[in-house]
Amino acid sequence: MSETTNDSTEPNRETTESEAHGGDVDVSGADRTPGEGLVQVENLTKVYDPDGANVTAVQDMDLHIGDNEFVTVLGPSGCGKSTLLECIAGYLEPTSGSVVVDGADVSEPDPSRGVVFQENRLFPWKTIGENVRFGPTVRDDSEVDQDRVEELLDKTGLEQFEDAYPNELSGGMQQRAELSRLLANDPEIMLMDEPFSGLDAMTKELMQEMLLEIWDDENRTVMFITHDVEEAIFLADRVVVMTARPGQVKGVIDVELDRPRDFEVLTTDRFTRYKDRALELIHEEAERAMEQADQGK
Ligand SMILES: Nc1ncnc2c1ncn2[C@@H]1O[C@H](COP(=O)(O)OP(=O)(O)OP(=O)(O)O)[C@@H](O)[C@H]1O
Repeated sequence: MSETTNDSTEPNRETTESEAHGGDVDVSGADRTPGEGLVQVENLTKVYDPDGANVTAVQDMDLHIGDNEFVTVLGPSGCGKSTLLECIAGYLEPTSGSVVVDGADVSEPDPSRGVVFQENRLFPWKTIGENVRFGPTVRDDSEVDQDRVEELLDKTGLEQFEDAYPNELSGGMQQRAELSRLLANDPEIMLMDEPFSGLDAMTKELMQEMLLEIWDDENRTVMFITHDVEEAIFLADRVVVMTARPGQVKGVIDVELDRPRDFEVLTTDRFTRYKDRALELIHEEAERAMEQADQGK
């Protein structure tokens, strides 16, 4: 059975876990005190009921994300990561429980919660510049300053491509354009669902470093979903590891690696200890997820 550690009645859990796994790898289940944080997911359950099939994707999940925090969510296939993200985005209505962002119940999508998926949502018939300007124009007929458009394209390394069309760019460049487009909407929180998983390893590394620079520069809150353990640790302030479906918090790893980070950190002992711990947490759940898939559950 899963080692769910999100019980806030276990005050000594952090010390015990931490000591048991190398001393300085901090694993906690209970994250922030309820009431704190930009995002407050409380007791979230989402059941899909296609043709009476009754699939509980997420069950009684609690998660708080602080302002300007970078949280990554790691979990086996089908454990409910996207469901969680879509409930926070306001695309899905919880079956029970609540999602509160910045003190208000989430009931529908809002530009303050920007979403990036693996497949970008750029309009192929618009130039990159037009794509970046588009959101605020349709939202409230406002215009993004040309200076801001140029700043965003500069931050994402696309300053030469304002007049190019998406199909003239590589996959990595399209995801950078997507990031610029998202930031033009001035979101408070960026919800990212495996945005780099379709990219080759080298491009992915560069994208991760660029995202951290942007996050640092722009002071946004990020929730980033991934299957990739190294990516989860490299980016995060905290890694939330989910159980197999129905998804719950299995454990939370506080990543205390110095920032700014670059890829040299991956070769450090400290990174390896975080990685071992994350793999340990996820391994059992990946097996359970595979059993569920084998049994067609
Ligand atoms: N619209 C839907 N109708 C029925 N079941 C669904 C629906 N969307 C998701 N599910 C099921 O809910 C469970 C969780 O799906 P979800 O996509 O949230 O998981 P995930 O962790 O993001 O998966 P992956 O890692 O494969 O992207 C899965 O079993 C999935 O098949």
